[in-house]
Amino acid sequence: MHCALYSVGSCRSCQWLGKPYPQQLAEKQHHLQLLLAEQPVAQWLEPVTGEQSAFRNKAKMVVSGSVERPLLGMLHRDGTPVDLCACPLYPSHFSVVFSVLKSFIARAGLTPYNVERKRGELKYLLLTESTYNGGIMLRFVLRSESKLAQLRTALPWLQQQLPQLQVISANIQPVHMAIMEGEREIPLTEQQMLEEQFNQIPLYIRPQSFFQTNPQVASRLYAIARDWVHALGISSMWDLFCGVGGFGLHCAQPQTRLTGIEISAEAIACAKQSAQRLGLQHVDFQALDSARFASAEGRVPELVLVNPPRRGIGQDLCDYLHQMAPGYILYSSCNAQSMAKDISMLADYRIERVQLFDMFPHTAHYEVLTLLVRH
Ligand SMILES: C[S@@+](CC[C@H](N)C(=O)[O-])C[C@H]1O[C@@H](n2cnc3c(N)ncnc32)[C@H](O)[C@@H]1O
Ligand code: SF4
Repeated sequence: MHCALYSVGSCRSCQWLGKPYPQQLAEKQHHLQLLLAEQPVAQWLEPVTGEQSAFRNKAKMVVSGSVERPLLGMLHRDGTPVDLCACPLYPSHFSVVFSVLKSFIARAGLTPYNVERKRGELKYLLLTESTYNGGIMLRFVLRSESKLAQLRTALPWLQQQLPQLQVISANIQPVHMAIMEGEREIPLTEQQMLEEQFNQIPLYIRPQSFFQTNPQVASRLYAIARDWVHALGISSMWDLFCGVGGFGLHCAQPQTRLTGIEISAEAIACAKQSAQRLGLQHVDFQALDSARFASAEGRVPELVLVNPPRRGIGQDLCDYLHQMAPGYILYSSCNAQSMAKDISMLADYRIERVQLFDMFPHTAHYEVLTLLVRH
């Protein structure tokens, strides 16, 4: 993939862009094999790949520059802004959206936040697109509510220019340079859920809920997890760190008893909506900490699926899984290092099958799906 911004040194976020794609893939597979070298793996499956460019459904843009000439992109460590509207990881039609958004910032007078001077209002624009219907969720991350009235007044113009903006909200993040978003989310459209669909499974995306950023590879990941689970013939499972429920909703058959656990209440609202749409009767999604849920639960399902953040599932949850001893654990991870560490703590399990999913081409990152079977 060619990236002009990379070539001129403006953005180096894709550290591996200089490497031919087959080499990237071979290195990732080798990295994974080294991490799992201590444990025998019964079956290594071929890596799953997708498009090498225009694969992202999401843009997280730092807003900088001036109100008349805003830049959407990122800031280098020294504070220099870079406009990333031409980044080839986004679908080409995102460029129209970015360009209209720049005009909107000027029309609505949303002064970009200046990190150095701690002045200005608009910090980030967060965009997610549904591959199912082309609808877009747009979130304005603002320092305070002071420009909210201006934003609302100008909004009809934006909606007219971009009718695909189905969900719009403002997130208030008063803290300087801290986490990207704040807790307070103010809806600006009646619709507050974007509908997505992978493998005929309806999924919903709301502000403040995690959603996979490479829809093509993610839908393969869910479909393969579903196939592996169906082949085991189980009738009860947990989906821990379930987000909006992608794994569990794919795996559940009409009679499956499924419990999905996730810390974000917004994501759980999405998962419940999907379960209702699918008419699943035996599912229960709850907004809880996974380890706390597992420690308090008496019943043990036949399979536990985990898909934690980069830190992995950690000692506590490994201990509970060890005690509960479900027949199968299906581990989907975006950080093979923490996954390998967790698996080394699950001594009663053997690795049946491993498959790499290249969700993040041109970087060292990848997703991996591992099936563990109790001895
Ligand atoms: C890698 S995402 C996976 C989401 C989902 N399985 C999917 O396929 O989209 C990890 C999820 O874990 C959630 N999470 C983080 N800490 C958690 C905790 N202690 N207990 C439960 N969920 C947690 C995050 O909110 C996030 O949705
Ligand atoms: S993130 Fe986009 S702009 Fe930056 S190097 Fe990668 S492809 Fe180029």
